[in-house]
Amino acid sequence: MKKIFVDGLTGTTGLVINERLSHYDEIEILQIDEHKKKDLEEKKKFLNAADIVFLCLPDQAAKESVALIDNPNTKVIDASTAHRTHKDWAYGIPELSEDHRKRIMTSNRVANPGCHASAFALAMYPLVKAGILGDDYPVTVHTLTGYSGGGKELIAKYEDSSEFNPYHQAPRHYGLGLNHKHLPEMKLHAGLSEEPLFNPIVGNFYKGLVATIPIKTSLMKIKKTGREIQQFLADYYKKSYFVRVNPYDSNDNLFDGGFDVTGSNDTNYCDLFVFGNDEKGTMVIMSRLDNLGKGASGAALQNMNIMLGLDEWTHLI
Ligand SMILES: NC(=O)C1=CN([C@@H]2O[C@H](COP(=O)(O)OP(=O)(O)OC[C@H]3O[C@@H](n4cnc5c(N)ncnc54)[C@H](OP(=O)(O)O)[C@@H]3O)[C@@H](O)[C@H]2O)C=CC1
Ligand SMILES: CC(=O)N[C@@H](CCC(=O)OP(=O)(O)O)C(=O)O
Repeated sequence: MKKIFVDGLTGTTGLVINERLSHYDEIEILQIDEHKKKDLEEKKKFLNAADIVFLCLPDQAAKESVALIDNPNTKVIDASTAHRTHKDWAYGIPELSEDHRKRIMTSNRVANPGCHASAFALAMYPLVKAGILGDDYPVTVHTLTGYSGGGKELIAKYEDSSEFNPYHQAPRHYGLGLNHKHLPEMKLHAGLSEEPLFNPIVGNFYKGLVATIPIKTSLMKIKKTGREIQQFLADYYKKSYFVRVNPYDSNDNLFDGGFDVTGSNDTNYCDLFVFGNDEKGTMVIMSRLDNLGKGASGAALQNMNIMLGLDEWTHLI
């Protein structure tokens, strides 16, 4: 029986992880008294008694919790941004390569990736690694995301039912200082030499995220059409259970419904799409996931499954 402690259990990410953990027979969940959850002495006991700790906390609190761990057998999966570019931490996207998967399997410190960054890296990493896109490709990425990505504070703003709630009027751009906290991990884990230009937009829906990356054939190092890129990605991910590469030219007609950003919700899949115009040599890669699924809690549980030697899809399908 493995002992699991979720630090930040009552937050947005923690609650989803806790609900999913209730389906496992082979684990025991250690419960800290809600009133003592920020008491470091009390917390230290739970952190060191656990085989696996999930940190579902703000960055500073996550660092504080890691510093309290002195049990060499305690493995940590950190959902925060704090350790995602730290060289001693494995980056928790096993599908990127066999090396990524092995590192997660053997490491006792795993940084769970950000939701925007997961969608971005799954689209970009194979293309940069294969040299199709140079590491200096001038990358732009737009994301459209549900408001749960902003945690309890943003959820409260969106779910405030005052008569006039500006958040309900139209989607909102943010991160306009071009310094979003995911930029360092996007650059590092996509294998780029520079950060992408990143333009996130949040809409009035709870969850679901899509990253859209426009690409021009003429700027590629190895020139490929949209159709060839789709085929390349389909081959790259053919053995990955949770990355699905959809057929080229899937229906994108707005009057037939258009593209549904929520289409991967309540799953642990990342769905990749390539739309394009081969005559013009232009394409967009779209990478869609549930920001609380493959973008957070689902990914954290997938990493736990790998770290415990279980099938990675255990209780995720
Ligand atoms: N929401 C999402 O889609 C995603 C979030 N993440 C990351 O996961 C982490 C948690 O985010 P999220 O769940 O959205 O945040 P929330 O704000 O919803 O929840 C954070 C929780 O942590 C608790 N908390 C804060 N400080 C401490 C502390 N020192 N000790 C114990 N508990 C504490 C809070 O309790 P209280 O409210 O009582 O202070 C709250 O319950 C963040 O680092 C975020 O970046 C990652 C991927 C996706
Ligand atoms: C809508 C919204 O605010 N989203 C968050 C990202 C949430 C996420 O998944 O990333 P972290 O794990 O890094 O928090 C943002 O853009 O900062």
